[in-house]
Amino acid sequence: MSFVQHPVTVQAPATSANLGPGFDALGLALTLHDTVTAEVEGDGLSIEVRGEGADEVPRDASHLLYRAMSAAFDLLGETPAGLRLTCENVIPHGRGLGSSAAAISAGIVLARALVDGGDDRLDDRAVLQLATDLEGHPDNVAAALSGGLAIAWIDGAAAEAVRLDVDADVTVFVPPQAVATETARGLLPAEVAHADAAFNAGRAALLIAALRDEPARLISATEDRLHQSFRAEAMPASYKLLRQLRVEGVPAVISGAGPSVLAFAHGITDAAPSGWSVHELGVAKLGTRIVA
Ligand SMILES: Nc1ncnc2c1ncn2[C@@H]1O[C@H](COP(=O)(O)OP(=O)(O)OP(=O)(O)O)[C@@H](O)[C@H]1O
Ligand SMILES: N[C@@H](CCO)C(=O)O
Repeated sequence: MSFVQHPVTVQAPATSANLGPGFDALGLALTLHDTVTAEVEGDGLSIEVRGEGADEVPRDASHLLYRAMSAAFDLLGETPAGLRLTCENVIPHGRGLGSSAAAISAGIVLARALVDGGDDRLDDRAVLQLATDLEGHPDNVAAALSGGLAIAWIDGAAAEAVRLDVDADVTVFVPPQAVATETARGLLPAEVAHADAAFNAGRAALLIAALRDEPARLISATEDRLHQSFRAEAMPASYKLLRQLRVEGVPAVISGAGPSVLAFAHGITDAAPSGWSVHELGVAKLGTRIVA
């Protein structure tokens, strides 16, 4: 038996990917967290879910968190006979706030913590690689694992990321209906104009400077030509709110694959359309971590 014999609890932050121009490259960890407790116990799998997604997510081995744990156990070379999971979900699902990245990150970090000597057998690079392989792109998982602002990229097949410390006031507007990331990715063109790629490269570089030292540049720095307008048809109300906020001078973007809207400001909750929820948040300095 080489598993720890007590429950382990982790917290994983919500994340907002892209931030406008940084498609599949930038992710920001937010102060909204899912909490998961896992314990090696008995035989078989038991999953209890409270909060977001409780009415929808499966309770068997197809549960995303367990799939991430199972993939990590494979890499660690140890799979327990029985596992009990308790999920306290706060991050809304399918809204562009990185719920899947949080589940994947929490699952891998939990599996590593449950295996004796797991930290030595699965280092942080391997954790980022596995999380990226499961998520399909690195931006959300990089930020969910590191906290702060993550710049993520793929080198060959290898997932890479750099973490930067930033501070920002953030408001997220969350519509009642989900849009699956897969659906939103399906709306993107296979090719883009060279001028549009150059436009986004400049804005993404500017965004790093704006977030670190020059908040007055955020309105220019959050412009995008590579994904938001193509996805508008799947989230017209989000796109309308985005345009409205930007006309008023508020740096606003579609969060991740949408349909939530993220604005770099506080004190604007009145802009929320009827039926939407709204959260005033900050940047989560810490990524997915063991809290008990
Ligand atoms: N805590 C969780 N437990 C189990 N399954 C989850 C959990 N979080 C997300 N999922 C699964 O992931 C799906 C949502 O993933 P999806 O990538 O579409 O959106 P998102 O991660 O919320 O947004 P985005 O990737 O744009 O930030 C859910 O419908 C559910 O199947
Ligand atoms: N970069 C990703 C984030 C969604 O998880 C996208 O926009 O499709």
